[in-house]
Amino acid sequence: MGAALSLNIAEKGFGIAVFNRTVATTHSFYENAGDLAQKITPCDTLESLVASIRPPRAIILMVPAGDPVDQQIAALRPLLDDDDLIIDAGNANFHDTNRRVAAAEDENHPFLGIGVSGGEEGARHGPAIMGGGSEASWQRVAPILEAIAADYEGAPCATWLGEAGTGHFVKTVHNGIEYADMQMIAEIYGVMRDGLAMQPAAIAEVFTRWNDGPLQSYLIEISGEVSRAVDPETGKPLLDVILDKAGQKGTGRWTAIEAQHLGAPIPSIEAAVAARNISARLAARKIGGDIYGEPSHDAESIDLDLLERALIAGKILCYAQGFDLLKAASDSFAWNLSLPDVARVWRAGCIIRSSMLNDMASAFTDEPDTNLMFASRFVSLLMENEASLRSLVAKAAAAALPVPALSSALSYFDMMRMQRGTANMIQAQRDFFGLHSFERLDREGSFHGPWAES
Ligand SMILES: NC(=O)C1=CN([C@@H]2O[C@H](COP(=O)(O)OP(=O)(O)OC[C@H]3O[C@@H](n4cnc5c(N)ncnc54)[C@H](OP(=O)(O)O)[C@@H]3O)[C@@H](O)[C@H]2O)C=CC1
Ligand SMILES: O=C(CO)[C@H](O)[C@H](O)COP(=O)(O)O
Repeated sequence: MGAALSLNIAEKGFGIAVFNRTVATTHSFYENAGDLAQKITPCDTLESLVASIRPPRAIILMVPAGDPVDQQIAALRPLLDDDDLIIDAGNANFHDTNRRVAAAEDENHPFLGIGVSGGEEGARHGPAIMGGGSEASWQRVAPILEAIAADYEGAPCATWLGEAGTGHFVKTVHNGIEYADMQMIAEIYGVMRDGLAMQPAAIAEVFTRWNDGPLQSYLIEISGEVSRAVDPETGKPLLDVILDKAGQKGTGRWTAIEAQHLGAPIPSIEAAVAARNISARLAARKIGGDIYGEPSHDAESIDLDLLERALIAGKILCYAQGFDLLKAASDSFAWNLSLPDVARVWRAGCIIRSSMLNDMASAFTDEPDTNLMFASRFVSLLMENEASLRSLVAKAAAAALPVPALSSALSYFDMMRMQRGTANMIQAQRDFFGLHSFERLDREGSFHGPWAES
């Protein structure tokens, strides 16, 4: 990511000095930079890196989150002038960024935490950049960040979103949504593969066709490409030789943890994290398969139109949850986060970019802070497609095809429009065993059931 971002910066005409702790990596990077090498100064030490940059400096860290960031800050700070700016552009936990910004500001040093999305290709040719820290520090580097960012119809996808860890929080939630979006696509793939006995090449055609419709997105596009790919070693479809065990570096889990702290319901994102965790339980899944056997997955009554519609509804509900979490965080931390700005910055460059995000930006502009499932632009889309989601979840359950993210999206939808829910039972139980009290429908106050008197 650091190499790709550096080439992007050089290509936009800015001079850049680069350092990597493995010196050979710096050298081979420079040797392979082609014409862009003219703009690049390779440095073997942090001291020479600092000496190569004209003050006031701006230095971007692109290393794994956690200790490596603190180690790099500790190594760099003594070499820098007071107003030199350090920018952490990795996927930091926003609590760490809050701490680092506070520590830097205590010593009158500027520090920014920015979320960068788009993978290596995005970093090289135009990522989405979610800025956090002081706005004055952002303005110092905004011309560079805007120049290297993706462009959506002339607007750069690089925006300052708020103080301290706001940018990294937004990037974390971006990744949480990414997990759920990917999981829903994987569930639909599973229905096509196991329920409809479709081969990867046929599945590829479906994703590619859907990419011309309401589901148009980078993730649907690459799902078509990976479904079409062939393993050069065996000649088999590549998907058929990949182990079904998902990796994860932590941002999905952080999203779920922060949502729990904030009391924000994001069941589809949580289901996606849980699904990755279950995927990693290979030995346990083997035991489960041995004991309970492989069920029949007959799902012939599911057609491709139903799948597309179900995915449209699931996607809207997953984004509704992610944006609702952002609003909860903004309210709780007094960030004054602009949801239209977040939707706009995600329209291009990032992994979750999609045509729907432009509509989401408009929806939040028209109806600020609403839940997306209540935004008039999305109400009609949900009404058109909700029945398909319901039908798919029911048919998938009957065919023993797990669709945890899609089914939790459906439950979210049903619960969010249920005017008489079932938590009265929870309240009665809580009062019964712990005298926690309950409120009544017919009058104000705090009450106990008759068991309290015995
Ligand atoms: N890959 C992706 O698609 C994306 C990644 N990110 C984030 O960007 C950051 C970098 O990711 P990525 O480029 O994929 O990771 P890589 O593992 O490819 O690169 C990590 C870099 O950090 C250096 N590094 C590792 N540990 C230390 C340390 N303790 N001190 C100093 N340098 C260290 C490595 O140096 P060396 O070469 O010597 O090992 C290497 O240059 C992460 O925070 C990641 O979450 C963000 C968006 C997308
Ligand atoms: O930030 C990213 C994309 O937006 C990185 O690719 C990140 O590594 C994805 O998360 P994970 O590795 O947990 O799947």
